[in-house]
Amino acid sequence: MKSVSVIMNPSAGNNKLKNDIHIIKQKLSQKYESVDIYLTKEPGDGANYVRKIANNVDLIIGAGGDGTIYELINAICGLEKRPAFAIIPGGTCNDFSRAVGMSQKPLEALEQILDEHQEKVDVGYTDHQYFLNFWGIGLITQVSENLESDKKLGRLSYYISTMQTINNAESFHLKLASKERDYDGKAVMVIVGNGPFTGGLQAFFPNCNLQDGLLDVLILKDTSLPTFWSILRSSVASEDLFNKEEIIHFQTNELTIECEPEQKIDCDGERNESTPAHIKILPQHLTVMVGDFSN
Ligand SMILES: Nc1ncnc2c1ncn2[C@@H]1O[C@H](COP(=O)(O)OP(=O)(O)OP(=O)(O)O)[C@@H](O)[C@H]1O
Repeated sequence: MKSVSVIMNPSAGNNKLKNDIHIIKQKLSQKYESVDIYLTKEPGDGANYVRKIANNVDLIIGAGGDGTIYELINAICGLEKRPAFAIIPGGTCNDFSRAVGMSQKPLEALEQILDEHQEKVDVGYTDHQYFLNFWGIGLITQVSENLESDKKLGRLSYYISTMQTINNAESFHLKLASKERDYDGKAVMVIVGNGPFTGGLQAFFPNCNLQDGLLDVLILKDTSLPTFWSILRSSVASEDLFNKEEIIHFQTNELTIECEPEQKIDCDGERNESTPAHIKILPQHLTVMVGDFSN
C-alpha cells in the first residue's frame, strides 16, 4: 500500500480527534508514500471526498463517529473498484470499529491500522443504503429517536428512554419473507444484524459473524416487552434468550419486509427511510483493516 487518505469529522465526539491530526499525519507518513487528510465541515462532505479520491488511493481511513462511517462506507461500497477501509473511532458508540476489534483509543487504533491486518467483510444492502452493523424497525427506532432528545442526560437517559418507549410501544403487522422462514403476524421489533454491535451494545447478536455471508434476523412478537428489557440489560445476550417463545431468530442471505402501518427504518443509526424493504447480504464486499479480530 502506497497512498492513504484520512477523512475526519473534527467535530465528532466533542472534538475528540482534533488534537490528534498532527500525530496521525506524522505516523502515517513514516509508512506511506502519500498521506492526505481531509476534514469534513458538514453532512455530505465525507461522501464527496470519497468520490474525489477513491480511484487514486489504496486506503481510506474514516475518523469520526458512526454517522461519518455510515456516510463513507455508503460512498465506497457502491464503487466498482473499492479502496480498503479503516476506522479511527471518534464517536459515542463506534459499532463497526468495535466489531472488527479496533481499540477505542484513537491513537491505539492508528497503531492497529499501521499493522495492516486486512480482512474482507460482508456488507448489508437495502434498497438505497449499505450497512455494516444493523437494520431495524419498531422498538429499536423508537428508542433511538427518544434517546436523541434526551442525549444530554448520558447513560441514564438510555434506560429512561428505553423504559418510556417500551411502556408506549406500538405493535405493527409484519410480513416477512425469506428462503428459510416466513412470518405473517404482529411484531414490536425486527432487527437484521450484520455485525454484533447495535448502538454500542453487544445485545442482540453477540456471535454475529462478519464473514459468513449471512444476516441474523430477530423478530420480537408483541408479547415480549419484558424480554426486550432483559436483552438490553444483559448487554451480552445469551443463547437462552433466543429460545423464548416470543422471539424468532434465524439466518438468511436475503429477505423482504412489509409492515402495516409503514415503519420508519433505523439503518446503522440513520433514520431516513421507511418500509417496505428488500435486504440482502453482499458477501465479503469490503476490505477493512482489523484489530483484535477473529470470526
Ligand atoms: N465539521 C462538522 N461539523 C458538524 N457536523 C459534521 C461535520 N462533519 C461531518 N458532520 C456530520 O455530523 C454527523 C455526525 O457525525 P459523527 O457520527 O461523526 O459524530 P458524532 O455525532 O459525535 O458521533 P456519535 O453519533 O457516535 O456520537 C454526520 O452525519 C456527519 O456527516
